Amino acid sequence: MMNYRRVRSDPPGTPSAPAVRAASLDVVRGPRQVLRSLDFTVPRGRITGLLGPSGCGKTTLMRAVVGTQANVTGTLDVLGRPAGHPALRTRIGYVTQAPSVYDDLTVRQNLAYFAAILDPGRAAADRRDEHVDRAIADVDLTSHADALAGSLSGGQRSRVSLAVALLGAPELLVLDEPTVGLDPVLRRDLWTLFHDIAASRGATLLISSHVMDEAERCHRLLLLREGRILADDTPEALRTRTGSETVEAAFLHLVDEAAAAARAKETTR
Ligand SMILES: Nc1ncnc2c1ncn2[C@@H]1O[C@H](COP(=O)(O)OP(=O)(O)OP(=O)(O)O)[C@@H](O)[C@H]1O
Repeated sequence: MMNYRRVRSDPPGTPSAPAVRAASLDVVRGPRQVLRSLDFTVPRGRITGLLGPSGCGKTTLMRAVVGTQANVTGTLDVLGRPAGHPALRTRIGYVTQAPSVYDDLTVRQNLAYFAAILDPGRAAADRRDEHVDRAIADVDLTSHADALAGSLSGGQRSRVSLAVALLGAPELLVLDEPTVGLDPVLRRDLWTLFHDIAASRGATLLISSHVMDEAERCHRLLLLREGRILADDTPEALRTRTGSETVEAAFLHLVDEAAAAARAKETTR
C-alpha cells in the first residue's frame, strides 16, 4: 500500500537508542505543575500509546516532545537531540487535536502548499507532486483530492492533517488524539495505517488517546494520571501484572493501587 522513502539510519554506535528519553521531566503551565518527575523512554519503530483521562497532561507532554512547550525542565532527548533542537524540525511530524488545514483550499492544494514549504523550488516540482499524491493515497482521500477542505467531514479533515504530517516522511510522528470523534470503521482503518507506517518504514509513533480500547492496538503504553506516569509497559504485561482482562481494568487497578499507597503513606506520617 505504501512506498515510503527510507528513513535515515541511526548514527553509528546508537542502533537501539530510544526515539524519546525523558528523565526527571517537569512542566509548569501557568500556576500549575502539569507534569511531575517523568522518567520514560519511547522505543524506535514502535507505536507507543499515551493514555490517561482528560486533563492528565497528554497534550502537554506531546508539546514538550515536539519542542513547542515552555517551562520544561529535566532531560528530554528526541531522536538523539534535546527536544526543540532546530535540526529536529523536519524529522518530526506533529498532528494537533484541531485539524490545521485551509478550508478554502482543496485537499491537494493544502498538501501542495505544505510540500512547497518542506521541499521548495521549481526543480522539486515533480517530486513534490509524487509526495502529495502518495500522502493523499495513504490517508485514503484520493477520491476527495479536489474537494475543498471546508466541505469535508471532521474525520476527513483530520486525515488531511495527518497527510500533511506524512509529507516529510518524518522519523517520529506525534499524533494528539487522531481518532477522536471518528466512527469505528475509520478508527480501525487509521490504526491499520499507523501500523503500516511503523512497519514499512520503521517510523516511531507516539499517539495519545483517552479511549482505553485503543490501548490494545499499541506496542507499548505510557499511562498518565494527574501528571505522573502510572505505568510504562506493553498492554499484555500490564494486563498480566494486574490480573486484568483489559487495559482499562488494568488502569483502574493501578489507580486504586496508587490511591491505597498514598493513604498508607499518610497514615504512617
Ligand atoms: N495554557 C494553559 N495554561 C495553564 N494550564 C493549562 C494550559 N493548558 C492546559 N493546562 C492545564 O494543564 C493540564 C493538562 O492539560 P493537557 O491539555 O496536557 O491534558 P490532556 O491530557 O491532553 O487533556 P485532553 O485529553 O482533555 O486533551 C490541565 O489541567 C489543563 O487545565
